[in-house]
Amino acid sequence: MTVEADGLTVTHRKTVALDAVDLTFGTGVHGLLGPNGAGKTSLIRVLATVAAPTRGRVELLGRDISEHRERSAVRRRLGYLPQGFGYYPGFTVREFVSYIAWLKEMPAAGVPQAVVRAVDRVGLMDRIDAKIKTLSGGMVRRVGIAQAVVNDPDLLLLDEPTAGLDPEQRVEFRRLLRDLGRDATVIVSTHLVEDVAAACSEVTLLESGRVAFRGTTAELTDLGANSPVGAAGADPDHDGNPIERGYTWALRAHRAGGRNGTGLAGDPARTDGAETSR
Ligand SMILES: Nc1ncnc2c1ncn2[C@@H]1O[C@H](COP(=O)(O)OP(=O)(O)OP(=O)(O)O)[C@@H](O)[C@H]1O
Repeated sequence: MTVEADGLTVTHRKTVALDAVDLTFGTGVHGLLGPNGAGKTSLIRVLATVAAPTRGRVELLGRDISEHRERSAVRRRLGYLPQGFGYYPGFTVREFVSYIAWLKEMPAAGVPQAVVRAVDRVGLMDRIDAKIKTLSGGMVRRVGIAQAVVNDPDLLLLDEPTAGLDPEQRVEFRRLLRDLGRDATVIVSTHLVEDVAAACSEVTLLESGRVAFRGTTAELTDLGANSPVGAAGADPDHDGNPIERGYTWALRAHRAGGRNGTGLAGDPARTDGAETSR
């Protein structure tokens, strides 16, 4: 497994952002979902090695990241797009992505070609020599994705990557994710359930620092199709598609007390006898 977290706890002063979660992630595209404050960014920051766990053990690419030397080795194989992505506005796209490649200690000879490939992958070749400050918000986000993938990372962490992308770019981006997920472990935090449906094979749903659901995208969709919130007329307020209903149902079940990782078994809220797929 690329990521193995045991008992991972992250606290910010008195707030428990992650509460002793056990998680593993392997090759493929994983969607990280959850309401505001669920702990998604806290998890991604630990996996990106920019924040230390308060408790628990995390191994990335087979290395224990509590060790400085191991962390440095992992960073060379990481790609990370933070939620608040910082850049130098006076740099051109090419200069900035090259700079990140240098920070990742990529062999210098391969950098120019790797930069062009990364910029091409996000559809920004026509602006490669433009200063970043002259780009639109969505284009800057694409520069963020390009810098994250420039080293062909084994572990790619993207915190709300589609925020600000137009619909056409979102479609392109999902294609890129599926492509990257063939060889790498890609973890994408998003509020857009449709991004997960289109690009992710696995879903982890967090709620208040705990895991409310883990499974395949198809399983979350089935959950929505077969759940009470999915039944015709059962919930007139909910007009979402099956995966959105699966999201809602998994959260409700988890809040009602099901904390076994699926949020379903033994759920005291389920008194209606409705069938679910699990
Ligand atoms: N630097 C901080 N100081 C204090 N509390 C924090 C800090 N960062 C996060 N938190 C708290 O930790 C919890 C988890 O936050 P986190 O940002 O990980 O959630 P999230 O799922 O990414 O949320 P969102 O979807 O809103 O981005 C929240 O209660 C948040 O208020």
